[in-house]
Amino acid sequence: MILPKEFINKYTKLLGKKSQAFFDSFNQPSYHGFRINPLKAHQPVEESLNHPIQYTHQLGYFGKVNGKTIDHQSGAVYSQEPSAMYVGEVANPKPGEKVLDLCAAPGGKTTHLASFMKNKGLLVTNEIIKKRAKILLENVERFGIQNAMILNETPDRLAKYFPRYFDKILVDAPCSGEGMFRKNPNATKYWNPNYSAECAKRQREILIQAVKMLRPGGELIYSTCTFAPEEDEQIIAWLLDQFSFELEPIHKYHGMVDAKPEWANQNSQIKNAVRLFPYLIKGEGHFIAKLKLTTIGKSKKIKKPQQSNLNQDQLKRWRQFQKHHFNHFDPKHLITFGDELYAYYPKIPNLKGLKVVRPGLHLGTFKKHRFNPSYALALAIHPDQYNQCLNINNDQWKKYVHGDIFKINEDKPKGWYLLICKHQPIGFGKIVNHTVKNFFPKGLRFSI
Ligand SMILES: C[S@@+](CC[C@H](N)C(=O)[O-])C[C@H]1O[C@@H](n2cnc3c(N)ncnc32)[C@H](O)[C@@H]1O
Repeated sequence: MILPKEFINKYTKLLGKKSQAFFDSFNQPSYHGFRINPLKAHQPVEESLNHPIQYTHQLGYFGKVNGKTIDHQSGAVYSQEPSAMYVGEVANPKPGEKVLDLCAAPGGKTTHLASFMKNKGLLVTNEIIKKRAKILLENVERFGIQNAMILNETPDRLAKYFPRYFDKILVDAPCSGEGMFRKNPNATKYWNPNYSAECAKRQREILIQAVKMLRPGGELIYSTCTFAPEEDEQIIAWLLDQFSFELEPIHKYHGMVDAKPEWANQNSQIKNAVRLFPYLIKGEGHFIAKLKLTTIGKSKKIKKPQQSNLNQDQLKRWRQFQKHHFNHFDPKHLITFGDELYAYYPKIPNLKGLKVVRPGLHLGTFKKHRFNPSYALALAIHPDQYNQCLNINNDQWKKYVHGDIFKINEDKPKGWYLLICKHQPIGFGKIVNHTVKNFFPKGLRFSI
């Protein structure tokens, strides 16, 4: 790979003797990884779990995932670059917490955070770019996350709705992406000596808003996939100067190194942050810091929380469907957006005016005299939570993801079935006269 001349000069100065190993690493192949999904009832069956990534506690593995497998379509696995997996580990949110992933698409960190939260508490996952927010939605639904609200907002507008609200906030910042050069050598063309300063300005603007949304005692996790000190150590130095933060120590596994105070203002606390360099670890590179807000006080109470807005008829129809089809699945707080029904976390501010992609788990759609369960719901529940399951084979699965109907030989009563392939729920189908009608979302269909 041809690296820009100024890039070479910059990192030769910064890394000294180690710079050659750093530059050489750009000519090595990039590493691939994937995480398994603990929210699902079953482990993946098509992937090799022989090469675990040490610091991921049995969630992360080296290997490349094929996007057209049952494991992938059902959300049993999520493809993620290995060093990016340390961000979720450092954040380590607990079930029941209120967590914000502020720069979230396509959803690598969001899905990882959700793995820790076990569908308890609230995960607000936000993406500023509409097209990317749609991809985030697809990944959240595929992963089967029940407690995620997806927003398509700017950080400053969000801060007006959620002051001092979150226990944890992840800012996985838009950055100069030097850690992506190996995967996408074209990215080197966009690099210029001023790029990092421009990115740093935007990062500070995002962080000013993020801090407003953190409750006293809450934690801010800041990460980038770039090596530039302007976007890494210097941002942390600035945060420590501007706000009441303490930088928490991060455990350094083999190959991970302390961040470098000498690349910022010599504040020795900066060492607590971590750098993952591609010449020292099996991954593309990351910078991660964890800061605790030391101000005293309480999180701000929501004065007018969002209320349920279901009418009697809708509530009755949902209850009928729920009673007839589910075991141990009874979401308490329900809200409609048009004809779409969602389960939502109750202690949220009134959402009026916010660009909401989904307020919570999409349960389904009210049709004239029916209720159609959603694809997202099929991927969010376990087979033992649903009364009518239909095991399908590989060929039927291929037809299903292609959008085709298929026939079955068994005599089954008419109705909505959770389709299961290789132990994984893969969607709903409606059986009518030995035919399984297809409800796989049009935009997701593919052929094999
Ligand atoms: C590094 S990427 C996030 C990757 C994601 N966390 C993941 O793990 O899949 C940064 C994201 O920030 C978004 N972004 C760009 N400008 C932004 C801004 N001013 N405020 C908030 N987010 C922004 C980008 O669209 C991009 O999706």
